Amino acid sequence: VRKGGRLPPYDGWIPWLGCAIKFGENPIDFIEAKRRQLGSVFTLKVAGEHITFVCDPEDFHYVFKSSKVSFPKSVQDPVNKVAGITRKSFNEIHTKMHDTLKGQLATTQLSSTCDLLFKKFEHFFGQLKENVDPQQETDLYGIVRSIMYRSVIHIFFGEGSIPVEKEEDFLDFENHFMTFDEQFEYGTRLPVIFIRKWAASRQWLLEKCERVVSLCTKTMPKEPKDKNIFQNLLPLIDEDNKANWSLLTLWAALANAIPLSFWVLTFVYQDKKVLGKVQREIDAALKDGRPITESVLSEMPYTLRCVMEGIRLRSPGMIPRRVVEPIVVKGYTVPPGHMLSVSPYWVNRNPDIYEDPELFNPDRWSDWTPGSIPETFIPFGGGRYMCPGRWFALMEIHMFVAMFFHTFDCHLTKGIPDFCKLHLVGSQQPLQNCPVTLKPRVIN
Ligand code: HEM
Repeated sequence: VRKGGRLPPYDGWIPWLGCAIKFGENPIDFIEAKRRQLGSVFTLKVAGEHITFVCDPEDFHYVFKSSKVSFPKSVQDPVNKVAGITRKSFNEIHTKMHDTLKGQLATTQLSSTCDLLFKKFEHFFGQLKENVDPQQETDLYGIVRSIMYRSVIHIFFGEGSIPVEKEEDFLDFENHFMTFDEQFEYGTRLPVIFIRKWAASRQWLLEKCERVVSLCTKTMPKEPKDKNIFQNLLPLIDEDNKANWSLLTLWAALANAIPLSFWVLTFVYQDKKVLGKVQREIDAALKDGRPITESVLSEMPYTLRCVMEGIRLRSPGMIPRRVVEPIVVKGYTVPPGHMLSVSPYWVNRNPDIYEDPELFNPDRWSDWTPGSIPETFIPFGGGRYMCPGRWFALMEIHMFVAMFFHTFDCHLTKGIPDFCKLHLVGSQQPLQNCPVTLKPRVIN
C-alpha cells in the first residue's frame, strides 16, 4: 500500500445511496461522464457498493491478472440470488465447471460441435425459408431468437430437453427467458417482492431445468464424445444444485450471443457495400450447397471481421472483480471490498485504439489473426476466468450470420433500433422491435 493510501476520486455523496439514482438512469453513459470528470481511476458509490473503475488499458492487468482481486467473490452472491446456487456449491465446484466447459469449447474441440450446430441451423433456416412471406413485415430479433434458442438448447442439453420445437412451447420459453434475462441485474440486487414477474419466470425456467437434469442423467452415454455439453458437466455438480447450475449455464450460453448475432445482421444489412462484400465471400464459400464446417468458416474471414466489429460496438458495460487485498492503481489505493471494474463498452470506443470508434468498419480487423484475442479487446473479460464460451460464441455467430446473409435478402424497414443502456451485465439489447421484410435469395 502506498504511503498515505489515497483513495480514488469518487462520486456519490448521499449516505448509503451514493450516486445510485443518477447511475441507475443510464449507467453506461454515467461511467464515461465520470471518467471525463474524475480521471482514469475513480470510484462510484452505488447503494452500499463501491465500484472503482480503471479506464486506462495499461491498468487492466490489475483487474484480470492480480492476486489481490477475486472473480468468485465478485459473482458468488449475485449467482446465489439469480440462480439459487448455494455459496458452498459455488465455492466447491465453480473452478471445475469453468475449466471443464472451457475444455469442451476450446478451439481444438469445436469441430464436432460445429457440425452439429450446422445441422440444427440448416433445419431451422429451412423451415423459415419455407414459411417466410416477402409481403409481410416481421421482427428480425424474434427470428434470431427463434433459431438460436432452439439450436443452442439442442446442442447444450440434447433434443427435447426443453420443449421448444412446437411454436406454442417455444413462445412460452421465449417469454420466460426474456423476462429472466431483461431483469437479471435487478435479480442480483432487489428482493423478490419487487420483481415478482422475474421470480415467476425464474421458477418456470428452474422447473424446465429440473427436467433437463433428469433427462440428461437418464440418457447419459458412456463415452464422453457422445455426451452433450451439459452431460459432461453434470457429474461435477452436487445433487441439490444441478438444476440451478443448468439454468446459469443456459443463461450464459444465450444471453450475449443472441443479441450480438442480431446486431451483426443489422449493421451489415444497413451498409450495402459491406453487405455486397460479405455476400460475395459467403456465396463463394458455400457454393454447391456445401455444409458449413470449421474449414468452410475459415474461408469467410471478412464475415468474421463483421462479427468482431459487431461485438466491439455492443460489448458489456462492466466486468468486475472483488478486491480482497489493498491494491494500488496509478497511486490510488483501492481497499478490500471494492469492486475493481473495467468497461468493455467504453474501451471499445477509445479513439486511441479505434479510429472513428462509432463507425461499423470491419476493415479495422484486417490485421487481426483469428484464434487470438487482442489484449485490449475485452468483451469476453480476461485472465483466469475469461469467458469459457468465447470460441464457441465466435463460431456460432459467424455461422449463423453467414447462413442468414446467404439465405435471405432482408430490408430493415425502420433501420437499426436503439439499444438499451440500462444494463451493465452483458451485451446491450435492442430497445424497439426491428421490422424487416425477408425474401429468399436467388443466387446466380
Ligand atoms: C459473444 C458472446 C459472449 C460474450 C460477449 C460473453 C462474455 C462473457 C463475459 C464478459 C464473462 C465474464 C468474464 C470475466 O469476468 O472475465 C463471461 C463468462 C461466462 N461465459 Fe460468456 N460470453 C459470450 C458467450 C458465451 C457462450 C456462447 C457461452 C457458453 C457456451 C458462455 C459461457 C460463459 C460462462 C459459463 C461464463 C462464466 C465463467 C465462470 O463463472 O467462470 N459465454 N462471458
